[in-house]
Amino acid sequence: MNTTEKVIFEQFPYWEKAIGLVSAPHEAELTVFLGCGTSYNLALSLAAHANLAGYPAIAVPGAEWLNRPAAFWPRWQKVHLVALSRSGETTETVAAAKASRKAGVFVTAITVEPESSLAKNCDRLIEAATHGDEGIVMTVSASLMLLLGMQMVGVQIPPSIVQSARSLADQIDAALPKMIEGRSHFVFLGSGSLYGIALEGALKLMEMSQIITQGFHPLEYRHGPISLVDENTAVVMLYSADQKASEALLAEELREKGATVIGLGGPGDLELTVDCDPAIVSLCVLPALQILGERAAQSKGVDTVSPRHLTKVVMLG
Ligand SMILES: N[C@@H]1[C@@H](O)[C@H](O)[C@@H](COP(=O)(O)O)O[C@@H]1O
Repeated sequence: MNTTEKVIFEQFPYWEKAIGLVSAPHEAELTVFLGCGTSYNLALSLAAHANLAGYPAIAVPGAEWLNRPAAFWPRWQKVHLVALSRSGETTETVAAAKASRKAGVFVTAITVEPESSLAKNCDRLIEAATHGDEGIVMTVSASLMLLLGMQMVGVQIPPSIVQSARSLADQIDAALPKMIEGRSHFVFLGSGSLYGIALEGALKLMEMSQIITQGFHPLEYRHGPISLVDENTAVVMLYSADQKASEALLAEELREKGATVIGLGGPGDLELTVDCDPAIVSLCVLPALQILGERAAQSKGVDTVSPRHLTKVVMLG
């Protein structure tokens, strides 16, 4: 078992410690979740969770908020900024947090690194505590930052999610690599709070395996991207409880075009039950997507401990 794989399977005790660590959201007319890479994908999911919980929210990539916040919110100085960053050192994220604070914005940092530049440039720190040796690809830290962000906006996470997420990861693992054998194009589809998670599944698998991936909203996929689907395609459908019928129809259409469909929470060539409240599926499926990325990499003989062209932190200048 390599480090990445070990970290994925050994993440659950850290979840247990983080469940119940709730910090109240800061009062503001808008909450802006910000991050880069995986942290931006988490921001997208968290913004959906926040809106559903009654806190108006958007997600913005670090560089965009740094360079043109007014393009996202005219009264940007009045927002609550939640900056997500495992390392707390990503250039755009740190610079955006600093610039926002200078303009009077209240900044919450969610990070693994309490001594990082981001942690030193925030008004409130929410620490995602893991063992320090995760490697380049972000797995346990991503799960923890999502968990803590969801709790911050009032989503209740019961301890039983640990068993559900672990069992889902084990089930998908048992079905692999047969489900993905010979597939060289992976598509991840999800809506609502699962949209950011679909993008994260796509990013994770791409980072880990150097396979071409796409992440889309399910019905958006029909408007052009579907032209790429053939027998080389594997689709991961992240079903939303309230959209299952239309998503199942799409899954069937993609199967007819040659794709293998892995259904998390609904039909497919592989159909796995996601055993948790629909409000917390985003967190529950994350380890399963991480192990899928690892197995896809292994099927190509790619080592995820040192992925090509990637570094743990991207710093400019
Ligand atoms: N290769 C890493 C990504 O895996 C990560 O998602 C991103 C953001 O990192 P951080 O969360 O530390 O800001 O940085 C790099 O690009």
